[in-house]
Amino acid sequence: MGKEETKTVEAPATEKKDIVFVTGNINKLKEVNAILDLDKPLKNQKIDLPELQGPSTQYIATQKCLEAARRVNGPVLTEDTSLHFNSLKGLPGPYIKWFLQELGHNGLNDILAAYEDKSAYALCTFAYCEGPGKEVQLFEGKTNGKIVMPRGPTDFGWDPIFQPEGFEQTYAEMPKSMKNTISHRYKALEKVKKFLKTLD
Ligand SMILES: O=c1[nH]c(=O)c2ncn([C@@H]3O[C@H](COP(=O)(O)OP(=O)(O)OP(=O)(O)O)[C@@H](O)[C@H]3O)c2[nH]1
Ligand SMILES: [Mg+2]
Repeated sequence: MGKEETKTVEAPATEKKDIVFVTGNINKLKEVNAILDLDKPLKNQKIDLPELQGPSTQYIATQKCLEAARRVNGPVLTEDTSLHFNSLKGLPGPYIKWFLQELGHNGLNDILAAYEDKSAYALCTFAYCEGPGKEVQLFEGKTNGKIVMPRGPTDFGWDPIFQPEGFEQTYAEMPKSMKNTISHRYKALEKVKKFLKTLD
């Protein structure tokens, strides 16, 4: 066998790596794929990334994305969702996961019992990073609403207690197809979609 026949073919240096969506949350992944509806769905890796505390949702999202790019060693998308109560000056915000885990839907309502204003907003922050150490770009989407007693299926986070403005149903009560055209995630993904087109 001649030497030439055993030669491995190197991928061209310019070949683009697929973007990996890094999330440990299956419900996010389902919604992202339903909303993006790409010919080639995003690749996914389930890594529970550390989330730093920080002065802003942007800071937290940026740090998480940098860590994802480092671990994947390639282009990544990450997503952070926060739920902000206006009476509490925006808290729990990015810490909603832990508040929900410890207090549940009723406990989150109890926190607001002392306040007349039950308004809140859901904020979704997608972050893109091309690779380790590269700049992170953020894409935000916000949906206003109010916190109500739980109504509807309980399969996704705080969906049963968030009633978006202009609707009589909570996120959990409305069909997924409806949530996916008004949600914080939908609005952020509209921006991500435009950005992904610029990479083609
Ligand atoms: O009712 C909901 N409707 C939504 O649309 C939604 N999106 C996220 N969440 C929950 O809010 C916290 C965010 O924390 P989070 O952004 O760190 O997510 P996560 O840790 O689950 O996944 P990830 O960080 O690996 O992507 C977690 O408790 C999520 O379950 C939602 N709940
Ligand atoms: Mg998380």
